[in-house]
Amino acid sequence: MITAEKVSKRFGRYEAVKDVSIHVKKGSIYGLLGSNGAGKTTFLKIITGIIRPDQGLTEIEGEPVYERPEVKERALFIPDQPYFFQQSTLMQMSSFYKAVYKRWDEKRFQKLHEHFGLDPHAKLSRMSKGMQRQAAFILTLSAMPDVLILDEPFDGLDPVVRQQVKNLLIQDVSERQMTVIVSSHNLREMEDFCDSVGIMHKGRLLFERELEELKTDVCKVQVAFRKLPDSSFLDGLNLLHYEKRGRVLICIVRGQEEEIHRHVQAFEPAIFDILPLTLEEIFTYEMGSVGYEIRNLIV
Ligand SMILES: Nc1ncnc2c1ncn2[C@@H]1O[C@H](COP(=O)(O)OP(=O)(O)OP(=O)(O)O)[C@@H](O)[C@H]1O
Repeated sequence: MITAEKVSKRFGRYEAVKDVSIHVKKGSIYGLLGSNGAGKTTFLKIITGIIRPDQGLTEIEGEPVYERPEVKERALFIPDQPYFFQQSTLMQMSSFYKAVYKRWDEKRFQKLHEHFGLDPHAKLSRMSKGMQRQAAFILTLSAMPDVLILDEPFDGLDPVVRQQVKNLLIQDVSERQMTVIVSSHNLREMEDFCDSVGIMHKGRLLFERELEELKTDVCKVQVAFRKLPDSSFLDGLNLLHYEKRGRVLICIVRGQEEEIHRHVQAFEPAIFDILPLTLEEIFTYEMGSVGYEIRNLIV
């Protein structure tokens, strides 16, 4: 279980994280989504105890993290640019990890670097971006963490390695109840990978929900009428977005399907359909509702 309660962090006068609370169940994968500069990286660094928040509390399995090496040992962070000691090889980094992380699994390390085909004696600095990221995963997963915090983890990995890394993570989540928080802009990927998501914008958490619940809570209503109804039709819906294409109204609506169905049927539509939304659509419409939307840019 990972919790953050009303966490805030300023850099000078700029408030990068404002009053953010999250709750992540043990043995689950939580996707932290959001706009550029939303504060995701800053928040992840607070969760892992790298940065001290100005206000609020964070806990991993009931224990505070900041300046607590015994908790940090069980909670590892892979930043968006993995860090290795200068001139080091994977083998040298593994000696460091072995010394620091008590649960280090040498057999796993051997298996993983052989599987990914990385030369353990080659300098990490001379490896490609994707290979360095693979090295970071090999080291981190061999340390057998209870909690894994990942910032844009799959960037630069080819599709095959990407799937292999995701499978390894899912295996650790299901077999040893590892808890994962992952930030990403790839919503298609997050949709299949996460159990729950939180969306951040301008330092604030807009909401957090289980993905299944989220998908049943917002839907797309496509409806056409012989004669357009009066304003009470739209007023009676909890609208996130609405557009008219010819005679068809497309409404993105928050609410329970049964209620929406009842409301629309009362206006005797000629055609009527309720469709589920993709995570990308949910993200776009939720962000639109706080004024962050796609506008045509002419330069
Ligand atoms: N060390 C720092 N000093 C000053 N400002 C910082 C620092 N770190 C982050 N910021 C600012 O805090 C804000 C949030 O940055 P952060 O990197 O947390 O966002 P993000 O959501 O991870 O963004 P992206 O999706 O673009 O990677 C940005 O405006 C950034 O400029």
